[in-house]
Amino acid sequence: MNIKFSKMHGLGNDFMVVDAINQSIEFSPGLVKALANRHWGVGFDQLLVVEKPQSTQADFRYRIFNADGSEVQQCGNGARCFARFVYDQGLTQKREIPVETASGLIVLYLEADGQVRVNMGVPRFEPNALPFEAEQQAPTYQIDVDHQAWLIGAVSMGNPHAVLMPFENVAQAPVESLGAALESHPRFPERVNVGFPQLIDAEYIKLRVFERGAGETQACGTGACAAMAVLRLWGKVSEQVTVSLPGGDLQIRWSGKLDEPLWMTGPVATVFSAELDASFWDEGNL
Ligand SMILES: N[C@H](CCC[C@H](N)C(=O)O)C(=O)O
Repeated sequence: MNIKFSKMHGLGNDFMVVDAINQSIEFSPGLVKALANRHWGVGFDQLLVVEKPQSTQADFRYRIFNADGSEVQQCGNGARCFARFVYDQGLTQKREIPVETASGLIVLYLEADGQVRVNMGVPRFEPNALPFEAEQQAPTYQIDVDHQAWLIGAVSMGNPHAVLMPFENVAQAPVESLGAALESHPRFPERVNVGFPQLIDAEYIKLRVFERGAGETQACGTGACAAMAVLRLWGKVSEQVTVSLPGGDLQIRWSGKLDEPLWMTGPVATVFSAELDASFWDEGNL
């Protein structure tokens, strides 16, 4: 089985992107993990798959698999790469592209300057929007890790995010240890992405993200959206925020109204396109 793909990234959050409309490929969790491996495979944070839509409102179905093989509901940096990919591959001539995801419809806009703007939908704070045992109303919760109490904001961007109270210096935050502990904390039965913000001012934050199923990444699009939304509800940021991640900056805009969508704008890059013979990875080798 051969797989044609493009290797892409959004601020260093990297992806293998596959047209599964013109190729028929079954991605088992084992195959995804093998392909994601940075020593024995292609290497990526997430696999993005382009499929035909199931509904009439969308032009494509957008599926996302983490490096650990888990399929998830949303990926913001991936959404920007998805738009670039379907346009560059000639799968669409449109520059406004509605796509369906496991968490609903989002609309991707290819901008004249090469950036991609995404209507990420409405951030959702109500406890039933999150796979999270919440003891009181959103959006601030205390979670204990190794007898230390941490305050988080919990929000769904289609995928679940826990955003910690801002750190004085995020470069010294315990991203690896606390990120891993919260990612698989029993309060999150479907695990969670963990954001570590630092407030510079009301229009500018720094952010590191320990991603569910991938660990700390160079950037996390939904993580940037989640951090801005929680900090906005906490009254710490304005309507338009630059989120500076290790891989670069994203522009996030949200009114703070719980019935209005949040917008993310940022760059995309295609590194190379290739074709691989995946027969090596038949189930026997996985
Ligand atoms: N790790 C995430 C999916 C990828 C999100 C991230 N790469 C982004 O840009 O939003 C999850 O398990 O929900």
